[in-house]
Amino acid sequence: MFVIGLTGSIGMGKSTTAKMFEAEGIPVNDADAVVHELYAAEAVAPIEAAFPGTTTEGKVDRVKLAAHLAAHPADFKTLEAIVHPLVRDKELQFRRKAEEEGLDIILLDIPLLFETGGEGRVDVIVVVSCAPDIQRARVLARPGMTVDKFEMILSRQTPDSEKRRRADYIVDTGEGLAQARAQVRAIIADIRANRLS
Ligand SMILES: CC(C)(COP(=O)(O)OP(=O)(O)OC[C@H]1O[C@@H](n2cnc3c(N)ncnc32)[C@H](O)[C@@H]1O)[C@@H](O)C(=O)NCCC(=O)NCCS
Ligand SMILES: Nc1ncnc2c1ncn2[C@@H]1O[C@H](COP(=O)(O)OP(=O)(O)OP(=O)(O)O)[C@@H](O)[C@H]1O
Repeated sequence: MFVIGLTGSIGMGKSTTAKMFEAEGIPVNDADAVVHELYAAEAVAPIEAAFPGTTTEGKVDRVKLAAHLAAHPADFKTLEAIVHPLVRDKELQFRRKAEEEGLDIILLDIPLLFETGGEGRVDVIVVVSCAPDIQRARVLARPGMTVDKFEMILSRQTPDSEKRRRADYIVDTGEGLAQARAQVRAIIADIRANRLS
């Protein structure tokens, strides 16, 4: 089974690009979506224990958690130590199921692929990218986003320039959806022609 790793910094268009791969018939495991599920399930109890008051009605309140992290950035490490092993378990389950089903290609959407040494878990790396001014405008347009929160998250991510350098393929999302879709199709065609044994 051939494993594509998809990554990209905040607001680069990772989720949108992952959906394009999915539309081409490639099953996707989205780590950010897994975190959302975990925040209404297994992650609730350990997060409440570590950061009291950040969960309500059996769910992690992401606004409260983000506010706590803005005030105590060092706590990111504690949070990541709780969340990342759970995310990894779900990824393993996804891979196992895909193997059992005999799938030939899957895609893992891993926002922190480089930051967590994920290169060894994938066969090729696709980096989703665009110009920094487009990225910033997209992120700051989101409800609840602030310049501080954007910069806090950005500072925890490998810079885009380094991601691009380490990529096997790059999808540029600065030229619109149709252009990005064409790039996705070209990547899949190249993988099928040159990398699948
Ligand atoms: C900080 C939190 C509360 C902010 O929640 P919010 O709903 O506002 O943002 P969301 O989760 O959609 O993330 C926005 C962007 O930040 C990135 N990001 C999230 N956490 C981190 C992190 N620890 N380090 C670097 N980037 C991160 C995401 O990949 C995404 O690109 C939330 O992201 C969180 O709980 N993060 C810890 C879990 C984690 O590390 N997730 C990342 C990949 S598994
Ligand atoms: N190819 C594209 N052309 C135009 N706009 C795009 C393209 N790809 C993504 N966008 C837009 O950019 C914004 C961010 O996209 P998306 O949510 O996919 O990013 P992301 O990298 O997954 O974000 P995050 O990592 O912060 O969750 C969205 O408003 C989306 O519509």
